[in-house]
Amino acid sequence: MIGIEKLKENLNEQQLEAVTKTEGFVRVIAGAGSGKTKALTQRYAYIVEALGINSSNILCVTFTNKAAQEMRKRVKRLVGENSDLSYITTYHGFCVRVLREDINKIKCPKNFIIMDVEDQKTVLRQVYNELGLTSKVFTFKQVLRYISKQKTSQDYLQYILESKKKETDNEIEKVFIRYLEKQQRNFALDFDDLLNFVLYIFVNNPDVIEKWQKRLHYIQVDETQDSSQKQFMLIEMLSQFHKNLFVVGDPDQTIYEWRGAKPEILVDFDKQFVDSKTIIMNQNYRSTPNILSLGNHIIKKNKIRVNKDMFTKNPEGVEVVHFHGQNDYEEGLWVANEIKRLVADENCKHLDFAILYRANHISRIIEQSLIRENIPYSVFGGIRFFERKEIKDVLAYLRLIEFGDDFSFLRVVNTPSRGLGNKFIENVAKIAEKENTSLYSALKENISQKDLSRKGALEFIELIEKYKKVKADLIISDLVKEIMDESGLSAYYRIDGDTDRLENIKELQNSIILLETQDEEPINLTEYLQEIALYTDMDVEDDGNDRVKLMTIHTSKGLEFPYVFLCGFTEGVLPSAMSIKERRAKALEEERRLTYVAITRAEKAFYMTESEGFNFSTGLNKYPSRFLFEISDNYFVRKGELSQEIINEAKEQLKLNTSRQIIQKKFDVGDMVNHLIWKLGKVIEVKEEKGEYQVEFIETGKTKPINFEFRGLTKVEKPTELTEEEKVEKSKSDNDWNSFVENEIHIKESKKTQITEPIETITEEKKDLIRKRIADLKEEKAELEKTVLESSKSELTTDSEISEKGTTEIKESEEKILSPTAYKSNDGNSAKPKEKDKNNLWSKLKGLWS
Ligand SMILES: Nc1ncnc2c1ncn2[C@@H]1O[C@H](COP(=O)(O)OP(=O)(O)OP(=O)(O)O)[C@@H](O)[C@H]1O
Repeated sequence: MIGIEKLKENLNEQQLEAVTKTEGFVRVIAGAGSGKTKALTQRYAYIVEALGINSSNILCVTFTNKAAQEMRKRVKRLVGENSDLSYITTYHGFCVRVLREDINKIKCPKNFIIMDVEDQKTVLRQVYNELGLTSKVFTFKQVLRYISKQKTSQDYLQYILESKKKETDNEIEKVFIRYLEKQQRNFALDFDDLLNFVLYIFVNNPDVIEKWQKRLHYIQVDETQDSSQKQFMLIEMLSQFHKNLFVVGDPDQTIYEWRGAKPEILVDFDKQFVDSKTIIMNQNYRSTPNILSLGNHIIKKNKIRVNKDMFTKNPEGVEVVHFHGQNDYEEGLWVANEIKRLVADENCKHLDFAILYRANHISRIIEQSLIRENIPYSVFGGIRFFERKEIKDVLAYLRLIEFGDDFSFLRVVNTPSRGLGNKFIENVAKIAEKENTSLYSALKENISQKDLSRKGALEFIELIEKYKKVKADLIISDLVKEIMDESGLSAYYRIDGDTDRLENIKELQNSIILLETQDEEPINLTEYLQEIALYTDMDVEDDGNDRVKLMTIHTSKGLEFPYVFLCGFTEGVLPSAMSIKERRAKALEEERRLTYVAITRAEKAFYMTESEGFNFSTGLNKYPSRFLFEISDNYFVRKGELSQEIINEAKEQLKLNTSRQIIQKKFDVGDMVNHLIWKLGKVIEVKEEKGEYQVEFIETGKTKPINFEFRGLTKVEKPTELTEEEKVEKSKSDNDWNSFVENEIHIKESKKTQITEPIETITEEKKDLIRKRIADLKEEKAELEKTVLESSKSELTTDSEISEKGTTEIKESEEKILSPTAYKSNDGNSAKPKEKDKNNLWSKLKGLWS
């Protein structure tokens, strides 16, 4: 326990006000490193110590479990061991507490199960089996997103709580209904349910909400900018009795808008609670002025924000550094050398360093450099690149083909599943022992034996034997691609639609291609595997916890480190091309906030690094992030040579991308449109924010999101009454144009009488007309070719984007981008139109000439 005066010590004026203003509605808008966590913790202790309130009457909501643990630890130091700190928790944690106590109000048992994502996937596996579905129709990720979307409304609760039945023809809806049935049968709640159930109980049981309102005298919310509408609704309900609500946050650090965070809640708090008090904390205690000015400078470019400039009284410190490498190897090496230099010269420890990146796969190049330079590191909140399951699986196939070893055999013989379970492996092992041979040889030599000659085993042997024979004729990157496809590994990873896994595999392929193209000599598979084995070796020197920490920017939220490297500061990575494509201007601001979060983690020094090169997955050259060009030169020093040519190209590329982004909508809801591939459709929704239409296609019956900029979408005007002359003209032109504007459906649906004239025999006059039309069409053809090229190129914006799409599309995209022919022409324009699209297009166009 600590004295009250002690709790007020070392606080600045605003912090002190935040700590001691315990009554009423209070909002603290506090910038990075301004002591939010400190204020929140001390305030909690102050309520306990100075006001004598029992901790079981204080709810303190944090954004993550990690933050809750950290806060409990700090509060414990202030108020002693004996307090009940279980109400320092996350939204979900609090909901579980309510449900344990009150779920019986909705006639559900108290021993309900909480499903995490893996459990959800297990349920989906069962549902897929029952419905005979495959991942070709929907990936798990797509279904999980759909389920979550359905659960934004509470309508679904009646299917769980009242066992209401529902019939539907819609496939994804069928999956959803079965999923709900299984939830009900097992009393299992997913994370969305936790909050929905609590809200439902509160709304329908005034006695229950009243009990909770009276119990929670004080409520504190951390990271309020990342709360969702529903989460805040819960808090608002709870605070209505005692009216002591303290919210703290920084709108500039909102990085979960893509997941439903509503920073407006914090921004408009004073409007919602008119008697509320606002405290602004803008003194930063963490960083040097150089680092802080860079953060201030970059975040100012955001339009949607509360204007506040952070200041610090900390000493000047060193300059911020930007390093530009000629390739990613150089980037990784420079980072490793800089760490070594600082450890030697400045007497730092490895744990003083954090290496941050926007996307997980960026860790590969950094990890390789750290391992080569013998620098201990750990991947915080993640797994080292070469220890990730998907990477180990791919490498195990290669190793089995090359070495035939038992480890690799055991890893892949039933991955993906071939129905070869433990019993089968035991049988193989017995034979291997008896014959003193490897597991693979034992299986191969005895495949005709009754208990071994399974279909899956035969196919597996056939596959490995095939590649043992042809491996010498293939470069490793092709071998990886073919093995992944034929073994079913590609499909296996696509089922879950796990973006990270697919990105990691592509990163591995990319790194192999880079090796191959650098040397222009095929690499020997044995040598490659031996080299890679060095990176997978677990026996790195163990220095206890003195390790460099690698993590994503999202994971770094709320943490601080003396030295921070932001690596992979490349356009398309940060800002993420996928996010921008999905959420446009909003995403760009969120990406800028991510950059701000990364910068403001640093205490003494901040580095931004990126490198040139060609990304074989996206088919595009790598350029520095657009954010780097937003920073004036006086905010950093540059190391490494960044040529004017690269700067110009990067800016040119950016202009091109930006002009694409600001394309305005051309169609409105209700417009009939014709799509290059899916033909006639109706615009049922216009999503301005995302720059896309939702178009329901008549032939396929499916609804697809189509980008504003897609040029293969044309409006089909509603036919008007025509004069006799016009009818003749129209009939001629329709005849020419029939294969493109197939508007029969539209005509059928509207005025069937309009085109009644039979098509006449071709006169000279008509031939002239057709010739003219053909001339027009040639122009159109060139235009369409360009469209297909551009649309397939725009699909290549990022690796991860590909995994966001439907399985078939993913497969096509992967084949396209990873096929040797696609990357051989190393010119940045190597993306080719999909064969299927091309054929469709050609047949349409050819039809017009015949
Ligand atoms: N009044 C103060 N005097 C000295 N140091 C302080 C003071 N307030 C905060 N600090 C220190 O500043 C650093 C940042 O504080 P804290 O982590 O609480 O900030 P934060 O606002 O939660 O940061 P962020 O939102 O960026 O994660 C910590 O090292 C903390 O100990």
